[in-house]
Parts: sequence; C-alpha cells; structure tokens
Amino acid sequence: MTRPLKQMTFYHRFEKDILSGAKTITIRNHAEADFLPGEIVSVSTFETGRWFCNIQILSVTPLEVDDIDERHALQENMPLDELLAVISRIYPDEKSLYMICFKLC
Ligand SMILES: CC(=O)Nc1ccn([C@@H]2O[C@H](CO)[C@@H](O)[C@H]2O)c(=O)n1
Repeated sequence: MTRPLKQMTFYHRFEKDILSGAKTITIRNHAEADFLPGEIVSVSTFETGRWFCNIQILSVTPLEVDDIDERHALQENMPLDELLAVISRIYPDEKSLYMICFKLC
C-alpha cells in the first residue's frame, strides 16, 4: 500500500518562484510544520487547490520571528521587509515558527 502524499498549499503568487527554484524555504507555524526530512509533499495553490508540483522536505527547524534575517529573505526570493510583512500578516500573534527547507522533485 502506498500512502497518499501529505499536502502543502502556497499562495498562487509564489508558484513561479517555487517552480524556478528561486524560493527554497517556507516559514510556517507549528500547525503547518508537521513534515519530516525526506518526505515528498504534494503542493497546490491556496486559492484554488490546483496542484503544481511535488517537493521533497530537506529540513524543518524552529525559527523565532525575531531571528529572521537577510539569509531567509534570500531563500524566499523577496526583500526582508516584504518577508516580515507577509509573515506578520499570516501569523500576527506567533513568535515561534519553523523554517521548512525543500527542493523540487
Ligand atoms: C495556507 C497557506 O497557503 N499558507 C501559506 C503560508 C506561508 N506562505 C509563504 O511562505 C513564506 C513564509 O511564510 C512566505 O513566502 C509566505 O507567503 C504561503 O505561501 N502560504
């Protein structure tokens, strides 16, 4: 028996960056970080649920919002101020998040 793949959604606007390999991390809260290194995850858009790729999880590590810096922004392929704004919009009351590193399958 093969298990169905776990699912992850991304906002549609990040699809291109993920498919080009420009975006190689995502920062999520505890509820969305239940992945193990090596796992293959099916990825679709948050808005419509359209599948657009599979990724392999490379690592999941705790990350405090206050420790987010230019290195994370680089791996998100966006300026640091934009990344911090996005994160405070998605997770307004959370300080302890997780960095999920991944690669395209
Ligand atoms: C339900 C759902 O899809 N949630 C999320 C949550 C986060 N993200 C992106 O991950 C990075 C760090 O948070 C930024 O690039 C975010 O915009 C996303 O695309 N979608």
